[in-house]
Amino acid sequence: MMKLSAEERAAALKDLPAWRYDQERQAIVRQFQFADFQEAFAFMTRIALAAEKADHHPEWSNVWNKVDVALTTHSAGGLTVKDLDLAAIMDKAASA
Ligand SMILES: C[C@H](O)[C@H](O)[C@H]1CNC2=NC(N)=NC(=O)C2=N1
Repeated sequence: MMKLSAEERAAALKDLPAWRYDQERQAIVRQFQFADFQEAFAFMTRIALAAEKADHHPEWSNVWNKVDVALTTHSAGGLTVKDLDLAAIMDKAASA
């Protein structure tokens, strides 16, 4: 899996406006907020299944109705198209 160039990353983030690039973590990050814990955990459950299927897993944490996510490709040491794909899946699942 090829790490994205800075140009590719900037172009991709235009389609993922809720995400920002964290230089230090070499990851895209976003916070999701839900009505309550049940909604937040239901989201995490759906994404866990999709992540396992794609063999690409988020770094994330949950506090009540909030889920903080960082997406990076450990094997590539930075951002790849797999992170962009998972970000789009997460955006869609959160707004469904
Ligand atoms: C063995 C397995 O395919 C790898 O460890 C996968 C699993 N999930 C992964 N997830 C992420 N985010 N980055 C990886 O490099 C990665 N590698």
